[in-house]
Amino acid sequence: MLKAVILIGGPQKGTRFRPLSFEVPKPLFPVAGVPMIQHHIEACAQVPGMQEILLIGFYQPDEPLTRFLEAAQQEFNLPVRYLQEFAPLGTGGGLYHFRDQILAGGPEAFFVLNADVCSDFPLSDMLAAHRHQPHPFLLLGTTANRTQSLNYGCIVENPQTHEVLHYVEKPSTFVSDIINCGIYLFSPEALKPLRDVFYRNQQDGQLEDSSGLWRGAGTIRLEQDVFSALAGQGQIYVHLTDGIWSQIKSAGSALYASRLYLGQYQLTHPERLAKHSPGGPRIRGNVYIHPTAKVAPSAVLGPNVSIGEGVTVGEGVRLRESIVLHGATLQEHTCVLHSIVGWGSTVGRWARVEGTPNDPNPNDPRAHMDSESLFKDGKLLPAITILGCRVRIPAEVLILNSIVLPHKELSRSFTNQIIL
Ligand SMILES: Nc1nc2c(ncn2[C@@H]2O[C@H](COP(=O)(O)OP(=O)(O)O[C@H]3O[C@H](CO)[C@@H](O)[C@H](O)[C@@H]3O)[C@@H](O)[C@H]2O)c(=O)[nH]1
Repeated sequence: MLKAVILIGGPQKGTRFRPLSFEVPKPLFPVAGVPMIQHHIEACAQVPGMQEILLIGFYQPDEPLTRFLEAAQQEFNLPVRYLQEFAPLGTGGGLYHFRDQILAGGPEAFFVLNADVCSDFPLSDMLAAHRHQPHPFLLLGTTANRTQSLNYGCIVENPQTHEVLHYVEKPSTFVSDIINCGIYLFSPEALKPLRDVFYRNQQDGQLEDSSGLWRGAGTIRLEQDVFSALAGQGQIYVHLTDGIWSQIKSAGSALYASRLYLGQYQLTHPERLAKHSPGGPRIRGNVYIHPTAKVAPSAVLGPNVSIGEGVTVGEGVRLRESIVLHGATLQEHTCVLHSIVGWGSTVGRWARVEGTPNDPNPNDPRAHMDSESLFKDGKLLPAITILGCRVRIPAEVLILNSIVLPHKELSRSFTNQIIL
């Protein structure tokens, strides 16, 4: 019997996701038409023997989260429960705190998944590797280029046995081009080293971490306190993948992840991809349209477009590389490129909403999304355009490389600005 834990963090996390995380917790943000963590749940539910999925985080359980849990339980016919940490306990503290719930029923092993990653989740392959040679910790690893590897946990392996010999979280100089994907398979023994860290923290009292922040004794950093500490002791192994994988830290990376998942749908969910039908809109490449959306037949959509519930797309609209969220309206002949249109927003006719993609370098197979900072030298970097919720864009204007905060009613064009 198997279980899975998804680490969903909490409201203080996901700051790079603003203004979109104001409206919905980041793990529920729709990527390729479904909430970000539904992709995780679907992957877990497909592993034979999966008994229960636990979400661990420090969000107050609100209505969207409760509704999502109920819908997921029904759809996958599996218990999907939320366990709330009393304070942010780090990536390992929640696992230790809720150990009795995780181990209830005696699972053979449990998956641990970071919520903010996009992947094809090769969970069955990881399970097969674990069953072949069980170890307390199995990490999924992929490759990155030398510069970008510094943004991730870096793994030095024994190439013959795949034992993790050395682990450094976000090093300041190059350590290895194998990075931690934030997808793990732990055996029940993995909780023992977490207990040791917990007791050590209790003895030391309040702790200061490398960034000078105080953290409570219940806080456990899986990466530094466990992986770095136990590397080279025959307990941690890495399973390498060359499948799709990306972090989802910002709105720009959500758009990129949406493209990856829409591409995956060709194999996994062809029914979710819109098809060209007589009298329907023109579809180019991979496009998701929610069944309740109204799309005019002369609109041209795609590639990489995702249209949410109740959206209205008018005649002559051109949409590509964009996400349009629940209840938004794109009036006739608008053009929306490389953008996210927030919940209930309206774009006036003949308006153009456009952003600049910052996709990984297509000539470097090991490149990932850059963990973008919004500014450089005090200037807003060109990036995708984001309209927060209930924004109104008038007719015949241009909104380029800008971020518009919720509830703004604009009266003219804007370029390279954050509109507060
Ligand atoms: N429950 C809970 N979850 C948390 C907490 N803090 C973070 N998380 C969740 O844990 C995951 C990792 O979050 P971060 O702490 O922001 O780490 P990171 O910068 O994303 O780096 C991690 O992921 C990379 C892969 O995406 C790894 O390369 C890296 O080594 C590390 O594991 C996210 O899903 C986040 O929601 C917490 O206190 N409690």
